[in-house]
Amino acid sequence: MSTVPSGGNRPRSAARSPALTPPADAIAPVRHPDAPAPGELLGSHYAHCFGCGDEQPHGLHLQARAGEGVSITAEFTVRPSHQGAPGLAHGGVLATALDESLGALSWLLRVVAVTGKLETDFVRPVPVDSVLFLAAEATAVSGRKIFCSATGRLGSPEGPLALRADALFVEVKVDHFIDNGRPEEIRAAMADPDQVRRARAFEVNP
Ligand SMILES: CCCCCCCCCC(=O)SCCNC(=O)CCNC(=O)[C@H](O)C(C)(C)COP(=O)(O)OP(=O)(O)OC[C@H]1O[C@@H](n2cnc3c(N)ncnc32)[C@H](O)[C@@H]1OP(=O)(O)O
Repeated sequence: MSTVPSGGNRPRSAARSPALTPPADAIAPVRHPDAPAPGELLGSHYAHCFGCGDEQPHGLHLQARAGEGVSITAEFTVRPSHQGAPGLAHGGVLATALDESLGALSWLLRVVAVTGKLETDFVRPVPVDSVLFLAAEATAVSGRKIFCSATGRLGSPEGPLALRADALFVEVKVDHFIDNGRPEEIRAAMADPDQVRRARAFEVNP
């Protein structure tokens, strides 16, 4: 059963881009045997990540928990520093929260993947100080492509639907970051044995 609650007045599949619809030969996502147990906090994949990093003073500090199957939940409190219009969250910040939640599915699949496409519906305004309850789920896998969806609800996991997203993540090798990142941050990350171990462990996905 899907753990990402549906919402809104129209079927999501009717509106999303064709690239976000899995091909007919896509397979169901498989939860890795070593995935964290349902309810377990997933931690941050990188301490300086804007979405989840503990050491990122400007970040969202999103904390995700493993759900059943290949799903996660996360909570995000909207702060005054996240405003776009007076008293309301900025859409780009909300898209970041969705992106990070979807990215956290990597912990359950144990693959390294980056966002290729992210499509977001902003269904209702999100006031400052509200707590967004995010839920994300991988829905299909086709080769390196991971299809996934997320929702954000206001105030509780059953609260009014505020956000909805469909995304395509693409599996990459750790070299993606080494080849494309800035040398300073790459050097610092490579000097952290935990970071290297985590990334390499994800790369080998039996
Ligand atoms: C350690 C864990 C780290 C987790 C980080 C999580 C942080 C939160 C998530 C993020 O924000 S990640 C940062 C934002 N994303 C990026 O910076 C990615 C930038 N884009 C790229 O690096 C490349 O475009 C990408 C790796 C996504 C794909 O390039 P590749 O050369 O590896 O693959 P290719 O272009 O052949 O695409 C593979 C498949 O995906 C499809 N694809 C890729 N991008 C697409 C797109 N945008 N729309 C539709 N389809 C897309 C592509 O058509 C193809 O489909 P087929 O296999 O069916 O031919």
